Amino acid sequence: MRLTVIGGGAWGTALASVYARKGFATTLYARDEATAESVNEAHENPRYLPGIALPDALRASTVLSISVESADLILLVVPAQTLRAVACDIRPFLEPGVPLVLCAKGIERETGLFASHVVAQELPEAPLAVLSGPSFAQDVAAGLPTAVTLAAEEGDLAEELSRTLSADTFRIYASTDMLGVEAGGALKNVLALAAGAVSGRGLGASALAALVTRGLSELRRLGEALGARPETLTGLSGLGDLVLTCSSAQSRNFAYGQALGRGEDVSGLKLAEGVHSAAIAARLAREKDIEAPIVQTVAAILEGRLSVDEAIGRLMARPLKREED
Ligand SMILES: NC(=O)C1=CN([C@@H]2O[C@H](COP(=O)(O)OP(=O)(O)OC[C@H]3O[C@@H](n4cnc5c(N)ncnc54)[C@H](O)[C@@H]3O)[C@@H](O)[C@H]2O)C=CC1
Ligand SMILES: O=C(CO)COP(=O)(O)O
Repeated sequence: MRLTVIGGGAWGTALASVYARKGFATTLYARDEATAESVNEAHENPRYLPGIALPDALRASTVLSISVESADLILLVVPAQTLRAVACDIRPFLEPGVPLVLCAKGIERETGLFASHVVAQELPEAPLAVLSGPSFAQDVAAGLPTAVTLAAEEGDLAEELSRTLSADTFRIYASTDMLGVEAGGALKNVLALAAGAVSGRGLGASALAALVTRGLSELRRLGEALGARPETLTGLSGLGDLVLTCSSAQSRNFAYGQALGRGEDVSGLKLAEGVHSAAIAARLAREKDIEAPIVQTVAAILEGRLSVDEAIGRLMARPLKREED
């Protein structure tokens, strides 16, 4: 198996190291020379995965054409807002029938589309799958046990890729609910910003538990309205990832929310996909007439329309209602 990972950041490097360890001929395509050189010579990626020793067998390249042409299977691991551009970049080099596994968690701002729809527009012939679930890059790269979901429209492809991409400490469950898997991954990032803000503002563990639980209600309502299956939203890529990212400052979204809650400067923080997805998630909820007060509140805070304290006041003052609504 010749596998190429496009994207030399934290998640791309972690996944590439799993497959180099599994014995696949793995190429990590990184845009910058410094990352590629460091992976090839020092077997580390100090900018994105500090302190993790990468397998000697992992090779990095800055040549997109060769990285794509030589692959039997490609993982696209770049931020959601750059996915369309990357899909266009690889188009001239992609061999027919080579599956693409999409690993970004977000919604394209301009279109409101999830990753699989964005890439299908640019590469309509390519077999597509999405991979998502509770999995911090540091944990996966360190070989800690992790379980995630891989979805493809065709059940056979989902099962075949899940078998191929599972490893000793990286267990993959197959699904055919692509949209459900993508919706969970994108929405949990927005909710993790809110959870981080609750933590950063010092509101206590009870408030955090309430936020996560009501956040799950929103994730289910909005996810189902978008076409996701309910069981997917309470699976690894929905509830599972919500629990992970709402409970640890290892999550960049949670850490970003904490900074907001503490009133700290957020410029210069690491990639927090929820920041880019919040406004479009809020718009999708309004368009579908779905009540999503936490998502709407996060969007308002990020746009500077609401302070964290005002947001808490408003959420607590909402009319009382039945829990199942
Ligand atoms: N870090 C994690 O623990 C996990 C991240 N993800 C998702 O994976 C996606 C990527 O996240 P990370 O790798 O953590 O982000 P990162 O910020 O660590 O790295 C992003 C990488 O993408 C590269 N990149 C950006 N634009 C590019 C382009 N046009 N062409 C080629 N490369 C480009 C950057 O150079 C960088 O190496 C996000 O959507 C994230 O939500 C999913 C699961 C776990
Ligand atoms: O998606 C993730 C874990 O499943 C990573 O979360 P962050 O992007 O918030 O770090």
